[in-house]
Amino acid sequence: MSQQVITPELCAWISEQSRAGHASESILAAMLGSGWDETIARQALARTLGQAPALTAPPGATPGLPEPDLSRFTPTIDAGDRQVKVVMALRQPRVVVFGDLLSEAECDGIMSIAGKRLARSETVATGGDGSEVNAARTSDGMFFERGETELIHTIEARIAKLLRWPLDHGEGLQVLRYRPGAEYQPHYDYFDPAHVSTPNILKRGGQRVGTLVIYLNTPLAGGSTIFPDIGLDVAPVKGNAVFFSYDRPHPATQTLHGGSPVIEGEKWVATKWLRQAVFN
Ligand SMILES: O=C(O)CCC(=O)C(=O)O
Ligand SMILES: [Fe+2]
Repeated sequence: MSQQVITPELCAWISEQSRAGHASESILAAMLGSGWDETIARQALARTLGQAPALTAPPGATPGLPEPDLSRFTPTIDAGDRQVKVVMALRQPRVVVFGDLLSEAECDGIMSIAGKRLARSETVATGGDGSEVNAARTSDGMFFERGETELIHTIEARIAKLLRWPLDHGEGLQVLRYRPGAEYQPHYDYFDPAHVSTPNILKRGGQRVGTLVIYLNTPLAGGSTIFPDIGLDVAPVKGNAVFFSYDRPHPATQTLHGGSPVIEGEKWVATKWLRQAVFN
């Protein structure tokens, strides 16, 4: 089959459809119906409309978003085996800072196992499938399998209860270690709908809809988690965590965030990403 290319004519047609009031999902459906490759079609849509088609639900998707129960704004939330403190909550975008999610011993336990397996962090490759080392992320990282050890399972079950999101919708915990000068430049955690590798990634559990970054230690200076769109800095404090959710893979969610450079000491975090459906 001949290579499909995004022509100015195609972009003009997409703009016209959009102006006529068709939602990007139905423009996408029309393109697929006339033989466009889905990856190319999504790229053309993202490029033309500057926005992603709304989140589509994969088979078995859980409706809604992960969300702690803040209905009574109690000072702590019962996360099953632990009372987790609520430090602050922002509604739009949804950002919640938790205190004491993990005990000091749990943080130390994760760091000691992860420390033996750290390697320079990779992100999704910009050129194609796979991952690559990225200058925007100068930390070292590793992934745990879900339920890999009893400690990991205990923490995952606690997170599932706290955020009211099925345990099997979570990716394996990722641990990152930042040394002085290391940072993670601002980014979105959802998979870019315009990226070639995204359709493949989404086959396993759909999009990411929430992130929980857990601080495993307290750096001496620097290393806050920053949200540039809303001017928020979250202090990394051992055992605390920051949670945020996003209902669309789109910058309008205002969930741009990053790890600011560590100035003194090290910074260790464990990140749990939550998907729409079962992640296996
Ligand atoms: O280190 C941080 O504060 C942020 C980490 C992060 O953005 C991620 O793991 O996706
Ligand atoms: Fe992130």
